[in-house]
Amino acid sequence: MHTQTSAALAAADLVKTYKGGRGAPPVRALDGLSFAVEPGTVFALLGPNGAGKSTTVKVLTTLSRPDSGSASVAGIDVLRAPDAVRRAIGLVSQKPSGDPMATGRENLVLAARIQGCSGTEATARADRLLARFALTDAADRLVKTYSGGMARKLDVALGIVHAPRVLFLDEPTTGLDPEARAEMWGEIERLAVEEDVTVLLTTHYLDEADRLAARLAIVDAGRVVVEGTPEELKRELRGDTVVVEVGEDDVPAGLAALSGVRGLADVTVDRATLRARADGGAGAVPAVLAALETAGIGVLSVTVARPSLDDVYLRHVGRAMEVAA
Ligand SMILES: Nc1ncnc2c1ncn2[C@@H]1O[C@H](COP(=O)(O)OP(=O)(O)OP(=O)(O)O)[C@@H](O)[C@H]1O
Repeated sequence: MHTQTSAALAAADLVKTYKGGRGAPPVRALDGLSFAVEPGTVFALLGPNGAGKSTTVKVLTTLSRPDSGSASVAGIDVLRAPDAVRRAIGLVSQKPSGDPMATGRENLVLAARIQGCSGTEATARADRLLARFALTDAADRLVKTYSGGMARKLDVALGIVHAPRVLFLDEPTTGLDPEARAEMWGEIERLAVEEDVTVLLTTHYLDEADRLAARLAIVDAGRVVVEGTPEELKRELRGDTVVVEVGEDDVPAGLAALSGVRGLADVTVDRATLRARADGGAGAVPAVLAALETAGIGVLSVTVARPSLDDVYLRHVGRAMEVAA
């Protein structure tokens, strides 16, 4: 497979093995990973811990070299022209990038100066970004006094101070409260829609990928196991999803009972929640309730819904997404 230069981001057959250390076997973090992202869109990489998402971001941002395969960013080959790639991208990593002992404005002005802006231009850019992320009122406060949501917005502002064409966001909303997450989602959407920035997002939140990503790839064991638009991936799962909540002690018996119900498929467990796909949708509920009653299991709730990205994830990864604290 060749790297597609028309895509804003492309990875082709990336392989990366880390040394195990202390006699441990080597770890194949990337095992033939490929995907491509259209310009001006948000693309999400989802996957369990250790799937290879951060390693992919490291390769695409020139922080790590693959053993084999190729990759390009903004049409530039990552291995042949890493300096040009670095100028074209912004990276917002999981760790805060601002200096906590400086103000938001000072951080932004310094970042713009480092990118080669004059003093006047740096001040103007800092003001624009502070206004854009609703941080103007807090501009002259030390970053260490910022709330989690404000600090994260400043991280993103710092990541786009040089107007990159491609922005990498590594778990941008982990640890934020629902209001701050919603605000951050709005900012990310605007970057792609209004400013034509291509965004590669890694996330542990399926609702985040569903809401923001034009396309997404689920990564497991260093490979893309499935890729598509959230709608396509959900549509591929036939039928509806029946979700049954039972007491935790009843889970094994509940699983056995549901596995015997005709018309149900892919019965899975996530803590005290049993999920199954049902071709007949709500029509399956009486048979589900009867099977559980026969097995002597008390049902706390039953819902029937169209498949969600959780169902897509369960189907392809075989276990529920672990949400980081
Ligand atoms: N520097 C390193 N040395 C050795 N092994 C590493 C190194 N970095 C990552 N790995 C291993 O490579 C695999 C992929 O890790 P990676 O960080 O890319 O996964 P991830 O999908 O980003 O996980 P998470 O969601 O936990 O951030 C894991 O098994 C990890 O332990």
